[in-house]
Amino acid sequence: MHKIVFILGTRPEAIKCAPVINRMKEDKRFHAIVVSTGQHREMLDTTLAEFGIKPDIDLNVMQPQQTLSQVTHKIIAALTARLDDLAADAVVVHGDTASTLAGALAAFQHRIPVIHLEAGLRSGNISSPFPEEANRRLVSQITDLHLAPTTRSSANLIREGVCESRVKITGNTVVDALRWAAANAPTFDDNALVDLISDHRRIIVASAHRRESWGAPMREIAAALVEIARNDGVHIVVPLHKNLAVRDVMVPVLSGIPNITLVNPLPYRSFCRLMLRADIIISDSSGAEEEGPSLGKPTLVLRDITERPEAIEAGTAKLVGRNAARIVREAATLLRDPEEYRRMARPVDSYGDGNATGRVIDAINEFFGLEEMGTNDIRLANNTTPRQIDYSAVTIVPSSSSALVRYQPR
Ligand SMILES: CC(=O)N[C@H]1[C@@H](OP(=O)(O)OP(=O)(O)OC[C@H]2O[C@@H](n3ccc(=O)[nH]c3=O)[C@H](O)[C@@H]2O)O[C@H](CO)[C@@H](O)[C@@H]1O
Repeated sequence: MHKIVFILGTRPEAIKCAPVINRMKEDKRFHAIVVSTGQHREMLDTTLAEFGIKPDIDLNVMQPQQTLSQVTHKIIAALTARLDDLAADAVVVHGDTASTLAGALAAFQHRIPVIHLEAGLRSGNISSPFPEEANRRLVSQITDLHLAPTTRSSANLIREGVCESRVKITGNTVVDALRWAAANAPTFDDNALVDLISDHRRIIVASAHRRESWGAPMREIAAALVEIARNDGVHIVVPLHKNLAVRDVMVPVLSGIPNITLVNPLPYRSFCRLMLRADIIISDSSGAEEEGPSLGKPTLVLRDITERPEAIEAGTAKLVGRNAARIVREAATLLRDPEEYRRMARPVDSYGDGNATGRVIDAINEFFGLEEMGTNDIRLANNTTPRQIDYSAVTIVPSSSSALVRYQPR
């Protein structure tokens, strides 16, 4: 049995790791252990609980006003105290957060193989998003098995010199989580949202929280929402991130506008229900960049640059930046031009087909099979054993668009 330690700290890491953790818990070949760093304290706990996951270890490193360096240092120190006892066969980290970087580094220093979920995303600018682009690049340097969600993310890694046989294309587990959530979404328990079911207006779900959006850009986004709310027959719902950099701007500007509803962060399944009901999504969240297009919701991405260009190439998401006039213009086009709306309102499989979890498990199992052959060099092992995961079984909705990034049989 392979002991796999998942290290995670934020809401999106919880959402995207949960399907894999839960599948592994049912699989006798694995013993999954969940270590929470507590980076997004409250949102992490409630999200994990929704998936029925209780962390085995809670490092609880967060304190108010900590710097990025302090958080990173504290996670590494806390993990160092635990990793020897855990005797893990591998550590799984996800994405690009401080927990990801610190978890990978601590594992590497303990000579424990690092498995990177959602590997290979690149914006191409080391400073943007900060510090996420640097985090994911640094983690790639010390990763033993790179689980890339798309052909593009796989190609990024190979272009950077990662051995091809260490990279597996799996699809993004967010689509697996999304499908589960959509199928199991409870009715809204927030009174402000109950009426949405019978609300015949067009619903826009809007949110912003990224570091790059703090300050003046956040004021532009808030001003844009006020302007968009002037359109007839529109209702804007804004789940407000807990961060004060968001609330201090959004609450005074958006409160009291009759067709803007501000709500606290929603449980994942309720948020998915809200996205399902939405006509348009306007957000700077990476999750929304993947989930909106997967659900066929036209998505305006409040960023200048992205490491997730697939849906933009497929035409269902648009990078619109954070300038109020531009955001208002793009929203107006979607609200007033039915042809343009229809063009963007197509569900795409750019990020996954909902079966990533199985491929992740297969890839990890294969990784151990090769390790047990007595070599750490997977490339060597692959040369002597032709066994490969059969990705040709992955068929995704055919499309005439050659620009659509899809899984390729390897
Ligand atoms: C600024 C930041 O930290 N960005 C990182 C974060 O992105 P991201 O910007 O997606 O992080 P968020 O905190 O917005 O989490 C997004 C997830 O939360 C869910 N949701 C959102 C609102 C709500 O009320 N309830 C709810 O459950 C969404 O469905 C989505 O799945 O994680 C990504 C990994 O996937 C990273 O690549 C990003 O670099």
